[in-house]
Amino acid sequence: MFDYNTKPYKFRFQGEITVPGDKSIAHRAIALGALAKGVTQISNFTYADDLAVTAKVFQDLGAKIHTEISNKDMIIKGVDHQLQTLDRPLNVDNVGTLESLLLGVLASSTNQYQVVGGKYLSQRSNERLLKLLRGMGANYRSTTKQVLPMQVSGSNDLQGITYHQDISSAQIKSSLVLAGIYAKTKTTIIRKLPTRNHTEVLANYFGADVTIEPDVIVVHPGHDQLQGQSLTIPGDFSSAAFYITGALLSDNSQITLPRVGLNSTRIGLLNVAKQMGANITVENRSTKNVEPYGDLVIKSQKLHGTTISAEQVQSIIDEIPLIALMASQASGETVIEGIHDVHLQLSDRIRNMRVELAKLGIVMQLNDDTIVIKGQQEITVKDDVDSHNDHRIAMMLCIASILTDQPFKIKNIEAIDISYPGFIADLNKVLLVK
Ligand SMILES: O=C(O)C1=C[C@@H](OP(=O)(O)O)[C@@H](O)[C@H](O)C1
Ligand SMILES: C=C(OP(=O)(O)O)C(=O)O
Repeated sequence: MFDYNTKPYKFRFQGEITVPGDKSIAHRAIALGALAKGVTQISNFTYADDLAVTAKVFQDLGAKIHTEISNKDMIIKGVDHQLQTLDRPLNVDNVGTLESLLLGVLASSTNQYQVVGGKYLSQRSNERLLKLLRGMGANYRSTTKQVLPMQVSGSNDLQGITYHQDISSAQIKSSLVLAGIYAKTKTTIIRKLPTRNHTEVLANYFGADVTIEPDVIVVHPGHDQLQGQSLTIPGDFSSAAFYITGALLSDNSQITLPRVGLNSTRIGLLNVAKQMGANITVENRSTKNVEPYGDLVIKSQKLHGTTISAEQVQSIIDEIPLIALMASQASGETVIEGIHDVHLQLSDRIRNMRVELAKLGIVMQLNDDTIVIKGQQEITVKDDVDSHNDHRIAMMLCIASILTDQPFKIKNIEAIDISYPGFIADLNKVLLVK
């Protein structure tokens, strides 16, 4: 709906930006806080669009939620697993993580719910996840494609399952963990490749008993009395990634990003940047309220192409558009392997970033399972670009605009608010015209 006109200058980065709190952790903190008994206090909470949707859904389920937007605080009075009934649908909009978490949460409630969603989620099949949750004893009624809208009625006699992951999805794993907490027997998830582990880590913090080993997760029964907690959410690495990429690629840049989450399952872009020859400094490492964080200092550097293995893909899952941009400016060729193993929404993202980058003269080869990107591609604006309502594509295009003095329009820029309201204002604080 809104267009953004980029500037006819190249920029470099200088200064310091504190990125918003992690969206992925915040979804889980709301869900666990809502299910728990007592009060949960979340600090450094960012009131991004996706998180507003999650807060509304858990309010509809009976949690009392108060947000102090200016202080970035959220206070939740949980329902102690007594979810409220509702005479209207629960609406997850297009928030994929929420949809998965919610289907797991509702598995253990005997109430009847209708879950509806937006255009993307009315197309994203939940076949794999629902097969597993049905195997635990919950009921889901939907079309044969297993998409939203959906009727859900859970069970108070859920049984654990053993799931050998056929797809590496943090969302599916998280949904099973949230169902498994309330099951009568243990739930075992045998890992394919590592995925973000925020749900299991935070579930333990709230009082669940989840064994987390490199290759297997076990959710033990009998620890379903979750208790409200206080936690501070670290900065979102996926938001920091825009500044990291921009500063690496624009000459004479230096930027500091304080208190960014450094959970090893999330920081694949740092490892890829290192493989490409970058040297990124991490200072003041700490772990407060479970998740590790630290200050990142990034200076512009010459990068070279690399091969990113299928094992790495989950740790860069939301950063693929930025890595494609980075690869296009490095020397030599970059190959990203294992992209077959991603959700529909993310395959749309890969297709869309390819279409939009081509309008800036950056091309790539998209094969069934790999992306191949040649380096040293000059940005040449051929057309205006579009976010496709994808926040990560919108922000990646803003970073691309800094590397060229040819202006263009980014259509549907408001998608940025999904994870990072205020991104453009923050970005402008650390840009200097070259
Ligand atoms: O669990 C999460 O918070 C997320 C998991 C990933 O999706 P998949 O589980 O589909 O890989 C990721 O792409 C998404 O942005 C957030
Ligand atoms: C795809 C994303 O999130 P979700 O799956 O929750 O919509 C994202 O944040 O990039």
